[in-house]
Amino acid sequence: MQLTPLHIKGGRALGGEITVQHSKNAALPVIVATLLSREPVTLHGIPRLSDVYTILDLMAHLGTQHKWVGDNSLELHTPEILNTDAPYALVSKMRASFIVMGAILARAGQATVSMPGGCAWGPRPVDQHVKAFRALGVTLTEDGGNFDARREGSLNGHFVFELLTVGGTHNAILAAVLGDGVVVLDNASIDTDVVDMVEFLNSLGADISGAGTNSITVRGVPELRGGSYTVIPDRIEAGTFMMLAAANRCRLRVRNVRPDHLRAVTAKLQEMGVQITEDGNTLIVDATVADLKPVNVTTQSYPGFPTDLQPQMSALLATVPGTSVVQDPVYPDRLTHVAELHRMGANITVSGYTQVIQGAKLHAAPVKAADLRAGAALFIAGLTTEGETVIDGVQYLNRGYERLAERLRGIGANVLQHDLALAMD
Ligand SMILES: CC(=O)N[C@H]1[C@@H](OP(=O)(O)OP(=O)(O)OC[C@H]2O[C@@H](n3ccc(=O)[nH]c3=O)[C@H](O)[C@@H]2O)O[C@H](CO)[C@@H](O)[C@@H]1O
Ligand SMILES: C=C(OP(=O)(O)O)C(=O)O
Repeated sequence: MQLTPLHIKGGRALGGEITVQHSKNAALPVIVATLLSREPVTLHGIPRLSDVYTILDLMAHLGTQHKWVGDNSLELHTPEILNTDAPYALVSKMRASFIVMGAILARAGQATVSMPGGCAWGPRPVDQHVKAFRALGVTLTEDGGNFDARREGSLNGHFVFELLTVGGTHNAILAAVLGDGVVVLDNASIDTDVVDMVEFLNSLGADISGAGTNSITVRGVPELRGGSYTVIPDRIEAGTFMMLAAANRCRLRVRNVRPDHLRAVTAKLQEMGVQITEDGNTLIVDATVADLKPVNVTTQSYPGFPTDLQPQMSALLATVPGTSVVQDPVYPDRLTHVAELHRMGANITVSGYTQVIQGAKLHAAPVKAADLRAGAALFIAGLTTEGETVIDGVQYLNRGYERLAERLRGIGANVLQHDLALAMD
């Protein structure tokens, strides 16, 4: 579908309040995890995003029936697995879909899943997923761009991840939930999205302990029941809006947040001079009280500063006088925002995964998002400038931000876009 670019007339005073959607990166694995139950499941807090529509297409192929009940609630039911393959046409659209391997394997004993391939900014290997499966007793072969996974009986054993991987931890847990084995995963991810999927699975009768620590134990159970669950708020979207407020030197109430999920982000913005106050599940972000200072930022796994906010932070720092250094060792190639920010007058020098950013006054320009968070960096930058910034590549923004133009208009922005949720309804 050809989408109209996002048109932003920046430089207007922004303020008021904005409500954060529920988490894309938590919702996707929770949706996939419903494959483990034969019973109907109702999920609340599912954002209307193209990634959600993509995973639902893949799940329809596997045998899941779904129905939206209200704006952000979804009923899912997989009485039988009808196909055990996840074809390239569906998996290649979205890397997160690779975790269907664990779920199909658990439910059907065999899964053929296309290799996810690279993404917009560089390689994203799945070697840890593969090593975990093999260590836990799965026979896994590669053929013609597909992984074929088979298990005889239940998964059993102990695997130590060589690095922290969110998706690898999801995949291994999903594969181990059904059966009568015991699986211990060490050096597991402690990411909020792993904890959310585990809480959901346990609410259906799974026996998983240790989520949120580096050692997770999954004891197989014969089956899961149905149920309902609400996905956590989106900490990446919340962080995006916090940086937007800082870049605009305005005061914004950011609603529907888990402040405890945002400690590293809050601390870095406070170090810059942004005042942040907690009011229950609202953060009041005030960038009007002091001149902002440059800072140095390095991405890490949760609870460190997230790579998914690195481009947005870079856009913010591009507006702050002085020298900031941003490093993204998690994804060293995640730099597609840089050339586009240069078009808007940003002064960023790149060496390896290090950006040296000299703050400057940005100006409007036609730009193109090449991936989701690069797109977010561009709308943050565009909102700070006088004149009209036209952002192409809106399909990437629709992967991660629900009804973006409408919500930005709600805080005073002059933004035009054909929002996805409206287009799909
Ligand atoms: C849909 C979703 O939730 N995506 C998030 C998830 O992606 P995803 O789960 O794909 O990211 P991982 O946590 O697996 O990746 C973390 C690091 O481990 C490396 N790695 C990962 C797996 C593997 O088998 N081998 C390997 O070397 C990656 O290259 C990266 O450097 O976590 C990333 C890191 O927080 C976020 O940027 C993504 O937004
Ligand atoms: C990179 C992201 O998602 P994915 O892992 O699906 O590419 C993201 O949410 O920023």
